[in-house]
Amino acid sequence: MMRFPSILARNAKLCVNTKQIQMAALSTAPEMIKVEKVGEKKNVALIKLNRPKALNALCDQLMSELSDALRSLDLDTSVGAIVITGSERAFAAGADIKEMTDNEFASTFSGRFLENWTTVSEVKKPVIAAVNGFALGGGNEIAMMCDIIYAGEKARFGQPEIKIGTIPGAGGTQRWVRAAGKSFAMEVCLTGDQVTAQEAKERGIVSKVFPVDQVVGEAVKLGEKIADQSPLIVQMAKEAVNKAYELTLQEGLHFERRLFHATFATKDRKEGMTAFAEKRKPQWESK
Ligand SMILES: CCCCCCC/C=C/C(=O)SCCNC(=O)CCNC(=O)[C@H](O)C(C)(C)COP(=O)(O)OP(=O)(O)OC[C@H]1O[C@@H](n2cnc3c(N)ncnc32)[C@H](O)[C@@H]1OP(=O)(O)O
Repeated sequence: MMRFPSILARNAKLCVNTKQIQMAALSTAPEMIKVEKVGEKKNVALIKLNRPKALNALCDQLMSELSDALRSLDLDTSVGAIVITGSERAFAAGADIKEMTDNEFASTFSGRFLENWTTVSEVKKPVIAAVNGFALGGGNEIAMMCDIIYAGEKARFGQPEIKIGTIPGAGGTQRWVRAAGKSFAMEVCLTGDQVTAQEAKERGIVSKVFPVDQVVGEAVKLGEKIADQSPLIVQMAKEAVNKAYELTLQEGLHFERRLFHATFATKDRKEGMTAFAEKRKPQWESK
């Protein structure tokens, strides 16, 4: 089981001397997620959301553990891609409603309510969501923060917040519009209706749909394929694609061209082209 330094640091703050800190460190493995390195070269990190009784409802502890794991894996040079999954019944059924029920405006506005939610979108390495079952509310928003979504054929996506008197708060109103257009985004956010895996694929939310028991394996295979490329250049490509969300076409084209030029300052670009000419596999240095 993997442990993460910032979890240790957070828990260590509660202790008063070194011995206690060491004991706290030993007892702070994540409880609501499971993390392992998978694939032939063990270069893909698989994070499994693991709160089955609550359909992986995203409570503060789960989100802190996820956030710590992602930050740590982003710095781990043995990892080339990250897959996030849940169970066959639920990727995640949204933010934990029971945890939020008594929240009030002032504390959510001025406090640090769910400040860890954006970490998925801050990771520099490629992140793939392997979605089975419910991906609702914040669960769907986490999936949409990932770079690629693979879905099982029984997956259900949606923003049911409207049915509990609130609205999406982690990107749902914005990312649905960008992925599926305003009209469909309005339907999803104003009705709370669930969207099937097939429709999500037709709308451009999901890139591929697989039988339920194959989604995670396919996502890991995809992660392995990406992890075989130069990590440095993969990071540049991810950044360039993401800019398409934020910039005008002209600004995006300019950004892409500049990064393309920048690849010529890297050893990996030289190695990639030389290896092609020499008919061999490139050896990436990430320089
Ligand atoms: C700065 C950043 C801010 C970020 C803000 C992010 C904002 C996000 C908001 C949200 O996500 S709001 C929540 C949106 N999700 C929902 O409304 C879905 C709620 N769940 C359901 O509708 C149903 O559970 C289901 C998914 C349709 C499944 O129904 P089913 O009948 O199959 O199972 P249940 O018996 O209902 O559930 C089993 C078990 O799980 C608990 N549970 C399910 N979802 C949640 C949840 N979102 N929060 C807390 N608990 C949940 C449910 O209560 C059951 O537990 P028990 O009651 O049996 O103990």
